[in-house]
Amino acid sequence: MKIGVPKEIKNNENRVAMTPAGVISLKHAGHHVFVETEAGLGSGFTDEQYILAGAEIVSTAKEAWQQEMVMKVKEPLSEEYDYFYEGLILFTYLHLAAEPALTKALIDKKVVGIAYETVQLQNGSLPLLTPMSEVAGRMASQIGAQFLEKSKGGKGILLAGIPGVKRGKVTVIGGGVVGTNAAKIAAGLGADVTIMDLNPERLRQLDDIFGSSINTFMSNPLNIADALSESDLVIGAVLIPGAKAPKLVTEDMVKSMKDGSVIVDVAIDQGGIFETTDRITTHDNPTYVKHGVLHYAVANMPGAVPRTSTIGLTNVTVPYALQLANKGYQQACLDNSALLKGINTLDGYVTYKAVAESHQLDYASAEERLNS
Ligand SMILES: NC(=O)C1=CN([C@@H]2O[C@H](COP(=O)(O)OP(=O)(O)OC[C@H]3O[C@@H](n4cnc5c(N)ncnc54)[C@H](O)[C@@H]3O)[C@@H](O)[C@H]2O)C=CC1
Ligand SMILES: CC(=O)C(=O)O
Repeated sequence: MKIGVPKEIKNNENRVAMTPAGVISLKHAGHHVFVETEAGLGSGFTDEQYILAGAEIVSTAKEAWQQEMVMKVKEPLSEEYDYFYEGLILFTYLHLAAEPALTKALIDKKVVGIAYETVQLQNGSLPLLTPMSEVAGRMASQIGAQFLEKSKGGKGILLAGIPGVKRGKVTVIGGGVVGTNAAKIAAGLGADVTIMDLNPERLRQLDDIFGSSINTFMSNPLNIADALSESDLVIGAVLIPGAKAPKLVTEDMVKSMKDGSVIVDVAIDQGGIFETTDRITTHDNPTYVKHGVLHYAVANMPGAVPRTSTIGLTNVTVPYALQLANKGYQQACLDNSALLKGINTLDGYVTYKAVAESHQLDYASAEERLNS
């Protein structure tokens, strides 16, 4: 199969969908990889390294997009929609529940859209989201701590406190991969950490992991409201796979926070869990202030640490790319139920229920379409 790897064009997105090591794996299996020139530079991979690995360097995005399968990191931006063509296999993060225009473009052009974030194993885990959630979770506490500094617009507190001065309070809503990693770093920084989840079993696991170094609470409107009014930093880390994020934090709850407090809404890529995170921010201009509270809502947080993130991402995506390339997407998805769940658009239909529901579009089963 011919596989294209375009350069990412989102603001400050320095990740790339394939490393030279990934190229070697695909070449070994008899495939051809076309990498747009300088696509890897932001992650520290030169064109020469790709050539040595066996890739062909192409000078334009158009040439990278002309291949049978295109691998990317972020969802295509509107200026990339013109590259879509019928039957193209697009393997990348898509976040379609929060992207109506992209959903329409993929359907209109009959693209086979396979979303990293909905590839799901039988135990419910999301293997192609996990490493980036680990990165974003760890970054969330680090970023929150920075924006609490006075010079950054925050209230001027140190999360760790000092002897004789109280510690900062961090509330993490959602105790999955992002939430656990955020809690780990916040607790490591010495903050007073509370984590909330809807799933009691998950709360038990978190209690086993962290012991008395964090507080666990059931996620409900009352507990969220109580925690918000006392928190210095609140991190949004909820996910309902494929669906738009639920707005769990109301505008009134945000108003109850003290001026200079900080919100980091990691779940913004699925629409965000705060009523006040009504826009996506960028690494260039990452925050805005609403009701005196700093809001950070960057949808590609791992793009800020591209070397770590690119290697972490491609460690998990390349084995799936090999299955798609070796067997063709139809057989690969029929043979592997995790990959089948990744298909969000096929033959002009939305094939992921939560996405169809988000946009009131007709749903078609990917399995039925593949077998028809
Ligand atoms: N902004 C960015 O750059 C990045 C964003 N993300 C996003 O972060 C979000 C979280 O991802 P993961 O932690 O990997 O998901 P996950 O599936 O590991 O965890 C989500 C957790 O939310 C919990 N949950 C569901 N409904 C809830 C509710 N009403 N209240 C409290 N908890 C609830 C679930 O029980 C689960 O434990 C996703 O939207 C993901 O796409 C991930 C990486 C980077
Ligand atoms: C998960 C995601 O959207 C990201 O890593 O940018």
